[in-house]
Amino acid sequence: KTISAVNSMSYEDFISTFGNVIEQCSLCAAAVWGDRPFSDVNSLHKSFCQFADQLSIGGKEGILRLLPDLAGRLAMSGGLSKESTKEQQSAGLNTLTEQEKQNMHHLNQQYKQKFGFPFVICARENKKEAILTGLENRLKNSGETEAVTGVEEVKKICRLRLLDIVDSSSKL
Ligand SMILES: NC(=O)NC1=NC(=O)NC1=O
Repeated sequence: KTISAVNSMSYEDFISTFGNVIEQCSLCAAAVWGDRPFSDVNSLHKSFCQFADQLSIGGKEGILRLLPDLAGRLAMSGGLSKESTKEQQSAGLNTLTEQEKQNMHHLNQQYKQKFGFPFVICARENKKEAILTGLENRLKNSGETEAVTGVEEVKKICRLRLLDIVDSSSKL
C-alpha cells in the first residue's frame, strides 16, 4: 500500500490492516490512526514506537505477554499468527533438533518464571544460535531492563511487519 492510501483509510480499515503489527495489540493501531497523516512508513513506525514508549513498565510487560514463545507449544501445533509463523520459520526455529527444542523450552520456562513475561526477540533479525545466546544472556538481567529490551525487539518486529504492508518508497 502507498502511504497516501494508508492516510485515507477509515479507522476500521486501518485497525484491520495494522492491528497485528504489534502482535495481538490492535489497541496500538487504533491509537496510532489518530496520528495520521503519515509522511512515510518511518513516521508510521515512529507513532507505534511512541505509543509503546509512553506505556508504564506494566503496560510494556503486557505487550510482551501477548507474543507467542519462540518454538513453543503454539508454534509446534501450528497455532501461530501468519506473521509469527513466517518470522519463526525464518530464524530456523521450525528445524530444531529434539535437544535444541528441550533446551529452548527449558530456558523459556526459566525466563518466564523469573520475569513473568516471555523472552522476546526479533526472529527475522536472528538465527536460532543468536536467539539461544540472547536468551541465556538476557536471563541474567533485571526485570526492568528486560521489559525495555523486549519492547525494543517488538519495535523491530513492528517495523518489518509494516514494511510488508506499506511501500517503503512512497512518501507524502
Ligand atoms: N517470543 C518472541 O520473540 N516471539 C516472536 N518474535 C518474532 O519475531 N516473532 C515472534 O512470534
